[in-house]
Amino acid sequence: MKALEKMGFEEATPIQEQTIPLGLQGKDVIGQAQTGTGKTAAFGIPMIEKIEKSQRKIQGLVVAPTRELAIQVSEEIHRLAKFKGIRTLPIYGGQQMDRQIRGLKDGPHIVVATPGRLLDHIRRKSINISNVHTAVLDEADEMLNMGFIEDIRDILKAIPEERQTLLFSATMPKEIRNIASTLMKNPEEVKVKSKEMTVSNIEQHFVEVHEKQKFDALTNLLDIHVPELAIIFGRTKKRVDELMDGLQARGFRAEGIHGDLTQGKRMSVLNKFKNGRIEILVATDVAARGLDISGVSHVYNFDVPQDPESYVHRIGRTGRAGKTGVAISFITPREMPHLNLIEKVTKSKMSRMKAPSSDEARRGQQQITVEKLVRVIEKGQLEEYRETASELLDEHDSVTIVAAALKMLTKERRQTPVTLSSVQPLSVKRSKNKGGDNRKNYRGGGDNKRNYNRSKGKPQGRNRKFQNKRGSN
Ligand SMILES: Nc1ncnc2c1ncn2[C@@H]1O[C@H](COP(=O)(O)OP(=O)(O)OP(=O)(O)O)[C@@H](O)[C@H]1O
Ligand SMILES: [Mg+2]
Repeated sequence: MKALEKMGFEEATPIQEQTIPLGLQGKDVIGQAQTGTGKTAAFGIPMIEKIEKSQRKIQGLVVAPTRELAIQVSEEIHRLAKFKGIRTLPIYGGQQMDRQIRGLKDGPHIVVATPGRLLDHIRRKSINISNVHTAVLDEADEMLNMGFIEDIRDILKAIPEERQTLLFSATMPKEIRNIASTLMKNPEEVKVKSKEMTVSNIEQHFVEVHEKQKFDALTNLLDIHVPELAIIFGRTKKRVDELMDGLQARGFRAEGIHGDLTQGKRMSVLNKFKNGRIEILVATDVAARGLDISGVSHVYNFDVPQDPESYVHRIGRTGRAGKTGVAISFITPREMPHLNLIEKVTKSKMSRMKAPSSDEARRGQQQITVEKLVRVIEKGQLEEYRETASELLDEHDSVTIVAAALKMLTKERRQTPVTLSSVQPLSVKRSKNKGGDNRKNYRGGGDNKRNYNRSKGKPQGRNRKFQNKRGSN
């Protein structure tokens, strides 16, 4: 309770309310609830409650699909368990093996791991998970999908059968749910009731735009929206690199993250984004699941996601814990059927948005400056500027002066020409095998420290759940 108070949680979210009691009773649970609704604590709290602190053995194991997510979940559990003296260790690829082995020798109670590296440790016998009584698959549908399923089976074989197994995700396609039940004992299925698969506090739009016009449309939108933090999803690593270069050429503070980067690079990019030193993160689907970064006000699907589940997770990087967010998906005319499929599966509607012209972007941008100026006017306290102002008016007409002030206050728009390599539109057929950042790369390189507002020691407002830093963005 002390930890929860410190974290600024005032009441349980619905998934927490419904699954924590089951978790405490030792039941197997499949928990499905929308993105950003606190699934981590929903499995973390019962797991922590069941740990025998005096036993220096790994008793709880969480498996997550990406390194960044493993680190984040480990940190959240650490915060939840802070006053209990329970030790948590993240284990993931790209980090030195001997460092992890030392960490394991320290006797953690809970390990949060990515599957590949965990299997390495199991095979080398540098980890002992034979005392695990609680196993969690976070992003369970992803973990039980083609790329990971065999690894998961091998991992679960190393854990006693009388374990409790908890599966959580915002999405759970039927075929995956069927696989899931073969790994569990009479699982209770908890699905937080909601009409849509996505959260209602995310405004969802689509822009129909030809491939060649996408980049200009993107920078025009960015100039109008001025996101606090934005994530832009591209289909492939190459695409992400090109987008990053293009955005930088147009004066945006943007960097990219994907599976081909070194662990150190992935870590530093994500940290910069969390600290606000860059305003735009360009990413493959490696950043689509689970990441909880406060301040992400906008998500742009520069390329349409491969499947409806990916859409749900991508846009779920905004609009978390009761905040609002905006998601915009670019769809080329030939990809329109794909949009229909996403809408059908997620049961949500995207409203059509026109790609702004450069002129509209310019005016939109100026409008933002005008709003800033008006706020200063309303605030008053301009006495000490009045004399200089009237002197200025003796020499220039008022419109010229205001125009100059607006120019000074408005970010310069760079129109540097940018051409991206051409790509094929996404075919409409629903393919099981995701292209782009393939699953193997999910394990490739990366490390990160989460940087929460909360960790800076300020629970935001009365109830964090309904706090919205940006107002209505
Ligand atoms: N009861 C609560 N009250 C307020 N904030 C909460 C509560 N529970 C969790 N949170 C916060 O909400 C945010 C989202 O939680 P979390 O990352 O667990 O969501 P999730 O359901 O796992 O989302 P995703 O499907 O994207 O993985 C986190 O910052 C978390 O600390
Ligand atoms: Mg999660």
